[in-house]
Amino acid sequence: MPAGAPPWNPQRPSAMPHHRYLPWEERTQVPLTERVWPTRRLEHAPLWVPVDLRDGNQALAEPMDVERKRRMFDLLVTMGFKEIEVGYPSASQTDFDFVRHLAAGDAVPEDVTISVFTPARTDLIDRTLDSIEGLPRTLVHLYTATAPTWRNVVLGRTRSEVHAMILDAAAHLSRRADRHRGGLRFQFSPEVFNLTEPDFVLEVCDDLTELWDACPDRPVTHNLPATVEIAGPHVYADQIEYMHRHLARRDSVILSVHPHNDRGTGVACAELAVLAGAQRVEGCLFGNGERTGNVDLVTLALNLYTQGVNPMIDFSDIDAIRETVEHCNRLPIHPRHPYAGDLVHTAFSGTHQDAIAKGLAHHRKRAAEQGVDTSEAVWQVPYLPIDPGDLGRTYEEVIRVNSQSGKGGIAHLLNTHHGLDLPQRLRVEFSRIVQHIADTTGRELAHTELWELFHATYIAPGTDGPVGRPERSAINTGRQGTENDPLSAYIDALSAAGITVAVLDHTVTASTAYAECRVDGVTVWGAGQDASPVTASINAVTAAVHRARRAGS
Ligand SMILES: CC(=O)SCCNC(=O)CCNC(=O)[C@H](O)C(C)(C)COP(=O)(O)OP(=O)(O)OC[C@H]1O[C@@H](n2cnc3c(N)ncnc32)[C@H](O)[C@@H]1OP(=O)(O)O
Ligand SMILES: CC(C)C(=O)C(=O)O
Repeated sequence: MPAGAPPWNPQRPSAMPHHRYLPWEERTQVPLTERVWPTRRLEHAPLWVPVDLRDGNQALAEPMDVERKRRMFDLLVTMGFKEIEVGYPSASQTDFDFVRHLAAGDAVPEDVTISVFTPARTDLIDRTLDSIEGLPRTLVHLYTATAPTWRNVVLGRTRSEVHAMILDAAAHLSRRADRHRGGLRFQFSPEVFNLTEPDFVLEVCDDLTELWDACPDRPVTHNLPATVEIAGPHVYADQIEYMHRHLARRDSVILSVHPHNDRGTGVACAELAVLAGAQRVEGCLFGNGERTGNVDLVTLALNLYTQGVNPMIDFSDIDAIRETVEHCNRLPIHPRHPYAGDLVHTAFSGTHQDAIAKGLAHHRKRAAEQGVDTSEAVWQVPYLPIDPGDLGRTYEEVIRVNSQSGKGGIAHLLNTHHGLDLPQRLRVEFSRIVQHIADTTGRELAHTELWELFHATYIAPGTDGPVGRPERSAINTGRQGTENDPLSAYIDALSAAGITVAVLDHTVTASTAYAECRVDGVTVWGAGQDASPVTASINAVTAAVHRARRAGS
């Protein structure tokens, strides 16, 4: 093979017709040539706007009823969201009724703005405005597709006809808004922004800024959606930076983004878009939404949190959030979902468990040295990008044991749940026993099973068996030892009974003693427990004698 040639044959015919798909450069234009977004960093949270009750809801096989919508709404308020898109009132009676329900009650706190979504059709705009009668602080969100294929194929209109259609609808909205009591603001989304000619987006958005007479005190929101992802996040960032630099009356415009996740890069798109000048991000909790979903606001906000930036949203009970969202959407959250999945704070693999166990111990030590609570100390635990405790999770599930696990993880579980602190060589030995069982059964071992296995292997027969009692009474009478060294006395007694024991290693922590003994030429570990360290040690030697005898028989 010539040097530098790929190790595969690039001419080989593909089994799949990839030539049917166009690279993004042939589908959209990005006039930006110099960019600043790669040099910027995220220093504060954008305005997060959950669209679970509209974009998320329209993706559900069974859309939310009023009860579910209300539960989702209350959750979003409790979490701290200040602007919430609550529905598409002209789409269904349920959506309409829910907005009326909000208008009639006291569910909307004074610092929360409600947003409602409408297409550019006068009858549907009217219905939308009817729904918000009496609601203070409302944002009316108008949308129309602006990308060429949508204009030509879906709307059947030219570029200038779509432009006129949007302005007509916006003017109608303005007129209706004049009759509305309470502060109304406007939002526009050029649907499929990422496939629309940039100059067309600017023309339409700038005309709307003027028509709606936006000013810094009453800004318009221009929301630029990646309705269907078609390119990498760097392309979206360029598109957003271009708009950020060229939109008219920029101080009167809130630049918003609304990424979807078709290429699995919705989060990256949103993060780079904020670097590029976006001030507001629309998305859904846990990334619900059409096809592969809207961008996930939980991941976005917690990504910021783990950079030391206040996300302005409360995730301190992530499991309660998850349960409510699962109830409302009737969809499960994946066990690998960032930050919230059942398995995301859990390590099964040995080297990771070892690192986590050492990291947690080091974290506790450093907090103690600094005189601060562990929940306040800087978090730097390997393999755990976030402290599960910050999300209301416990440390119980951080380490779980199966055939991929090692001594560090096993020792950690025995220590955390059963107060055992195994000496290093005993860890090695016991982990082989655990590994054998995990390998042959192919399943996970709970910490209770590890304890039972440890007990059955190293403790159980020793203290209760026939060897135990006579020798212990020998010590109690002090027949062959001294009162100051009862363990030696015990070993002497064993020797007198014909059992030669040499203690090679012996430690006592808490109320458990571990003894590595050579018993009649066989080297074994035993463990014993008692409130008295002496009795625990004697029990450990007794257990070792038992094990050696079993091994020898
Ligand atoms: C990217 C997004 O998420 S956009 C939001 C999508 N969400 C939804 O569609 C959920 C709610 N939708 C609905 O309930 C209905 O589609 C309604 C009430 C809006 C309209 O219902 P219908 O009148 O039955 O029309 P239908 O559902 O077939 O919609 C297609 C029509 O809307 C037109 N249309 C599509 N988008 C828009 C828009 N933004 N503004 C105006 N008209 C539009 C289409 O051109 C088409 O018109 P045509 O019938 O003259 O060809
Ligand atoms: C913001 C609107 C139009 C939307 O849901 C989308 O484009 O995905």
